[in-house]
Amino acid sequence: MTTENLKIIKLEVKDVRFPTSLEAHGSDAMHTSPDYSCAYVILKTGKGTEGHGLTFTCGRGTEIVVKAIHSLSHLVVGQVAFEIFKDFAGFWRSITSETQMRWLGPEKGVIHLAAGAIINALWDLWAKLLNKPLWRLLVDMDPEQLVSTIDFRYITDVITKEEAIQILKNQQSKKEERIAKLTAKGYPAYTTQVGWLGYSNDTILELCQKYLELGFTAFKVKVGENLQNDINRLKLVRNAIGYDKQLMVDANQVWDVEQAIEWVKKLSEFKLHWIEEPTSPDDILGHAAISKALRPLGIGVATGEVCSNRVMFKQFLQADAMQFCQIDAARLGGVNEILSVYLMAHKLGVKVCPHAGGVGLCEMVQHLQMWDYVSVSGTMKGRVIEYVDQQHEHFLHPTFVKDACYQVPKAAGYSVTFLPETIEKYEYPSGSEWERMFSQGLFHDPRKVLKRMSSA
Ligand SMILES: C[C@H](O)[C@@H](O)CC(=O)C(=O)O
Ligand SMILES: [Mg+2]
Repeated sequence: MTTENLKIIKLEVKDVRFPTSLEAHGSDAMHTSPDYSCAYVILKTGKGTEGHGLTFTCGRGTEIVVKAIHSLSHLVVGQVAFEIFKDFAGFWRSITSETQMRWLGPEKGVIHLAAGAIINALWDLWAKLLNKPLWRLLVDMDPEQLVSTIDFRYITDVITKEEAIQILKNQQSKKEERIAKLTAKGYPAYTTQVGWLGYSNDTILELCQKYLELGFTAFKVKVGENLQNDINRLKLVRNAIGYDKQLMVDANQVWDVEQAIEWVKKLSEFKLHWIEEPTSPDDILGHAAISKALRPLGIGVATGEVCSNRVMFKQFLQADAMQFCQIDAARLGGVNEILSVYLMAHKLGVKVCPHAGGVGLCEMVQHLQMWDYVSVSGTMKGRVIEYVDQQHEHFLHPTFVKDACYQVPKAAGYSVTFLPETIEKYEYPSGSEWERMFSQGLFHDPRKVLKRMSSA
């Protein structure tokens, strides 16, 4: 394998959407009708190996992320893959701090989602080139090499490179034992599938039964649209699952701070483990106030699925504003930045329970959480990975959950390579399934709207 033919010669990006809004899959108090979607990056090398990465979106607007990825593509095309990996932190900074593009963020919003998709594709490529699943690539790196992928700018007041290396070194001796345990049992999961906001009571009951039978002991339900509906729904769920199971609720950012405290207090009789995203995802002090008010009730605050970057996470962790840190594999600027959040969370004693409600998120976060268990925290205690049973069938190597535990991924890469037929059917708007749905009047064809506008 010569380095020359490991040049990245092409970046393709696709807008892939699934019509989940038709049956309210994925719905919550804020996102009442999401079409689970993603901007999907394919990096091609001269040797033929491809890297695949994605960032999750809720439907409309994916074309904007796709555009942003095109605008960043010149930074990666023409580069030699192993040269990037040799100084991955440097490359990460070059893409997240590009002198003109950074004005669109910096390190937040569309431009950071775009960087995340490219960076995720690079990690997938690296793992595939070394023929390892991503978690194993991370676990096998020596501490210095792993830490060399992280850009520590803005976080050295909480964690330095040297401290990060020391954290990893402290866990080295137990690695093999933990890998064996992980391989035998897997990593515990909780399900959100029972509780999407648009589901009927009958569907909720049916799904509670299904996931109990599958061995799940932790459930999450959407709340926040109407207090009485929340009470009725939580009664229904508690009756179905009993009080010995863990129950979490997720408001997806709908409340003001005081309102969140009052609302959740009224739901506390249902023995809630955490309240997720009670208020604006940017309101660190608001989350701290909510955490303080709910602590006596035994309810923690979980957040992070739309937390913009490592700096925001740093402050959430410093301010005791999150008791459960929900990293999202497609929200931050890819694996490099997420590693820094895990290390800060470990240092500040906060449990990471990744967010996975979205396309390909279960597939990705399992790798990160497994690395955390083996190399960082050394424990699964009090930690769970979200499991949402949607769109797995579209991936070449989908997540496999057995006895309510994620089983270790075995295939090389980061697990988000789509099947070719998925692209053929769900690329938006030209995929065959979208053409069918437009012709049946289930969705408006955006091309017709544009045509009408141009001829008006
Ligand atoms: C729009 C998404 O489905 C969101 O509701 C997911 C989420 O909040 C979660 O999984 O948690
Ligand atoms: Mg959530």
